[in-house]
Amino acid sequence: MTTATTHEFQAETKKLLDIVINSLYTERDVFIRELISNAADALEKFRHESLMHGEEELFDGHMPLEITIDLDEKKKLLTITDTGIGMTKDELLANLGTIAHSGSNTFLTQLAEAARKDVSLIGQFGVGFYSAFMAGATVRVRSRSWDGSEGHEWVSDGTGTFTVSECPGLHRGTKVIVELKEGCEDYAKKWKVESIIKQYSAFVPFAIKLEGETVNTVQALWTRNRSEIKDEEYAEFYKFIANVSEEPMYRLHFSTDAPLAINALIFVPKDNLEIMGFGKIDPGVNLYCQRILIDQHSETILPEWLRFLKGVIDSEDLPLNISRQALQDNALVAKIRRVISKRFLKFLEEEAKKDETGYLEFWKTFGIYLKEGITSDFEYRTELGKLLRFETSKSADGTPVSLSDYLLRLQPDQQEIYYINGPNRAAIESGPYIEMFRKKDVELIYTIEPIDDFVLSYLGEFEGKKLVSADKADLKLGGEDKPVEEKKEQAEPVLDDQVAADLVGWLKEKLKEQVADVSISKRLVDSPAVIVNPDGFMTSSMERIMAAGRFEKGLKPEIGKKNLEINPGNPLIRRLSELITEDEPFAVEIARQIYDNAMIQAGLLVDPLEMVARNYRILNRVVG
Ligand SMILES: Nc1ncnc2c1ncn2[C@@H]1O[C@H](COP(=O)(O)OP(=O)(O)OP(=O)(O)O)[C@@H](O)[C@H]1O
Repeated sequence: MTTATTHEFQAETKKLLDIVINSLYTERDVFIRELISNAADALEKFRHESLMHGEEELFDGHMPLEITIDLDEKKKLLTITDTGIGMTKDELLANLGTIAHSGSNTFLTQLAEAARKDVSLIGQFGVGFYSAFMAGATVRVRSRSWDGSEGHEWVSDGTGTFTVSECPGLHRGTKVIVELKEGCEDYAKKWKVESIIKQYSAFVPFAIKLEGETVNTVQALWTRNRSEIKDEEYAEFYKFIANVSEEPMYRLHFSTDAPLAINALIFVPKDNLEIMGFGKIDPGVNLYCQRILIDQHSETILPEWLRFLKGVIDSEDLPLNISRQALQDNALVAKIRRVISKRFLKFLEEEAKKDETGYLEFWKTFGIYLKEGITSDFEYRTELGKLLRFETSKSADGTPVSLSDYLLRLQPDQQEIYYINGPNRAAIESGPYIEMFRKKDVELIYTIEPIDDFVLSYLGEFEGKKLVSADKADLKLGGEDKPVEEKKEQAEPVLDDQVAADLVGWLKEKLKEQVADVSISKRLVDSPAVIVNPDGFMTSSMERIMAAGRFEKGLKPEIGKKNLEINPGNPLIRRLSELITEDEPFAVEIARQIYDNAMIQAGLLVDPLEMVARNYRILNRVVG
């Protein structure tokens, strides 16, 4: 006696179904690809289990691993059957009632947007199974798990609910029966289905039998000889594994025999879904052993910061029956990871040498991952350092350059590489930090992204030269010690040493709540004052980010005390030195405003209410 139970789809799933049914109908063909790909996944999973346990031990272990497609034009039916891992009743309820991925509303909004722009993106979001409703008025899923428990049937018309009932007598695996909607009758025609399989599923590693006839050639492209593979074959393979319709940006196919036997076929996609705002992506490289899938979307075979890569890594040296858990602490896996990561970084370096413009395209799209690599993975810092690109005071606007390029332009006595953070080129170039660099013709790297200062601070040095932020106190540029002469050339009067020392003492006293120290600047040319960092470890930009993080958590943003350097040749500073005796209260206002302005130029937070009130008091006095 079988009783059907009725269940509501999870709210997000309903929305998803609505998008699938109402917005994606222009690209209906992909539903066949999605169902075949699910069938292939289930077969891969079963194959892996049978390697672990021995197939005689498993339920229906003797059945050939394949996908069968049957068509019934009269009844308007398309049926896709696999002998894969199957689903228990609980799995049917969980897998086909909810969204596997981050089932949030933002995800759905973004999905709807993506669907409007490029429907081929949907596969990457795991809409997968639900795409059956693009063509199906009703979809039936009959499944029996490899654990041998009784089979069940899941049925839905994709509106609000689905039912699940017992379904005795099934073999292991899953049968998806799509009752085609009006207008979708072609999907019960052999020529149509065959052409879709050829287009989308040529690389499925199991036989696909369409009405009794095998329509794909099962092959593992990555194990074939490179010289025999055509560009189109690579491109087709990439589109298949990445579920996209455009070609990759880069491709790397390489094999090693000793000390490890590895075949790797790796692609860099055209787009970066993460920077398009789709949240963190899953790793895109699958781990195989002797052409058998061991770990799909493997989190262990490559470092996390290479998650944007798509492809296949196959190593004969891995034990076939290794479990996912065991992969994590397997020394061989760690070795393969190192070999492939280093090889990939070398590949990027070579590509950059061959075609820097092409590389800059990559850098713009995926550079953020390389930066993540530097801050999270000590092992690859040297290689990653060579791949960084930044704009500098000597680069063209919008065209970043490498650190190696920077080294070519070092001044004869320059010992360090300098950088400064700012929101953009114009802001940095009008700020105080660049002044001395300009004067001494020393190149300055502009770190525009918030993460950049962390990256350079983690990197520490490049080819033996220390990386130093230009907001560090005690900065020693090459050829210093000439400032006095040069100041004279400017014909600007400079404060007398004693007067300057008095002013410094006075400022230290009046700003003691705000600053750690005040000193006469050797670096400023025009600006009255500049904020520098006494410890030289954290740059102002790093502190700003950490303070913003505290602020977001509802904590008080904390900024360590800074040093203030003043320019004794600047008219405002000279006038301030007189004002401290003539009208001390007003001098204090001016000093505080100078300090706040310098903080703002350093990109640091000031108290806006106090600052604006003071600013008005000063303005009133000027006009009044
Ligand atoms: N033929 C099948 N055999 C066994 N399990 C299946 C089958 N089809 C779907 N499933 C299960 O249902 C889940 C949801 O499938 P769905 O296609 O929606 O997403 P997905 O396959 O996880 O994501 P993606 O399509 O992006 O790979 C799968 O993860 C799998 O566990």
